[in-house]
Amino acid sequence: MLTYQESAIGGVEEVTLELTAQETEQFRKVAAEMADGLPHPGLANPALLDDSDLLADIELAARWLPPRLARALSRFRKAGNAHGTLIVRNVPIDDDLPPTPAEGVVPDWSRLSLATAAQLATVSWLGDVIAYADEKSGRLVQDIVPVKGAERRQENSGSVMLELHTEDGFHPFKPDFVTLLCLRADHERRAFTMSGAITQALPRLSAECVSVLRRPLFRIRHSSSFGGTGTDDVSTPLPVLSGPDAEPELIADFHAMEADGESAARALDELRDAMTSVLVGTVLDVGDLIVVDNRAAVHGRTDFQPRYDGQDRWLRRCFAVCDLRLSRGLRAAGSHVCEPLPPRSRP
Ligand SMILES: O=C(O)CCC(=O)C(=O)O
Ligand SMILES: [Fe+2]
Repeated sequence: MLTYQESAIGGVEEVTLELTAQETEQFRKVAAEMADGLPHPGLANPALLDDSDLLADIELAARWLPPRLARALSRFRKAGNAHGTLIVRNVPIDDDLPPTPAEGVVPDWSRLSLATAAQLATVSWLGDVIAYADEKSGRLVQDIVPVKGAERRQENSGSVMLELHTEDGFHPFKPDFVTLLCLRADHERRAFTMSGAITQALPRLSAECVSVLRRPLFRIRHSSSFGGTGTDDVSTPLPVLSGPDAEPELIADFHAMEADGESAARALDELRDAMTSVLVGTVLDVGDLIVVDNRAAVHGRTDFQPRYDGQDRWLRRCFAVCDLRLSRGLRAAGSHVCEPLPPRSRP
C-alpha cells in the first residue's frame, strides 16, 4: 500500500494560531482555576468528568480564554477553513508530566488536570463533548499512546502509518470535531499528523467519481478499538459525499471502508489519490493542539518508532458535536457518553 511521503505533506502555517507568551499565561490562569474545580484525584474514572454541571462551569470559564483563540475557535466552528483543520500552539499543559502510560491509559489523571481543563475549555467553543462507551471506556478525554504489541494496528495505539479516516465514520453520532492535544512528541519527531479536506480534493475528482461517491455504495467496518462489537460489524451503506456540491460533507476511511462494486472501488481509489496530493500536516509538539472538522476532512498519521521508555509520544483526544441532543436516544440523561451500539453484521 502507498505510504504518505512526508515531503509531500503541505505546511499548516495558514491554519495555525501561535499563542503569544502573554496569551498562554492568560490561558494557564483560566485553566488552573478550572483545574481546581475538577474532581481529583481519580480523573481516570470516566464517570467523574461526565458531569453536566462541571462541563457547564468549564464552558462559562472558557469565555475568558484569550480573545484571539476564542475568536479563531468560534470562526472555525461556524465556517471551517480551507483545510478543515486548525492548529493552536502553546496551549498550557501540566509542568510535571507522569511517564507516558505503557498500557494506553494513565491510571490517575490528577497530574494532568491543567491539560484536561485546557482541552475541555477549548472544546467548549466548538460544541459539546461526546464520548462512546465502546471506545476507551467512554472517557471524555482519552490517552493516545503507542502500545507494545499493537504496533501494526490501524488504531491510534499503533505506530505504523495510520490511514486517513473520518473519526468513527460508522457511528450515527460521530464527532463533528476531533481535538488532539500533544503532551509529548515522538522521540524522532517524525510522526506527522495529517489531514485532507474534501474542498481541496474536489477539483481533482472526475464528475463520474463525484457522482459515484454520492451514492450509498460504501460501508465502514467498525474500528477494532470499538470494544464490545465484533470485527464483522459494519455500518449501513453510506455515501462518501453528501450535502452542497461545492462544499460537501465527507465520510471516508481508506482502511476500513468497503466499496460495493468496481466503480465504487475505483471512485474510492481516486478520492484517496486526490487526498494524498492535498494533505497538510505537522509533527505535533508539546502544547500543540490540532482540531479537525470531521465532516470536512479526513485525518491520519505517518509512522514512528516507539521506545516504550516512559517518554513516548502522548496525545490526549477529546471530541465535540454541534448538537448533543441528536444522540439522546443512545445516552443516559445528563451523560455525554453514548452507550454501546447494537451489533450490526453484514446482511
Ligand atoms: O496519532 C495521531 O496523530 C492521530 C491519531 C488519530 O487519528 C486519533 O486518535 O483519532
Ligand atoms: Fe483518528
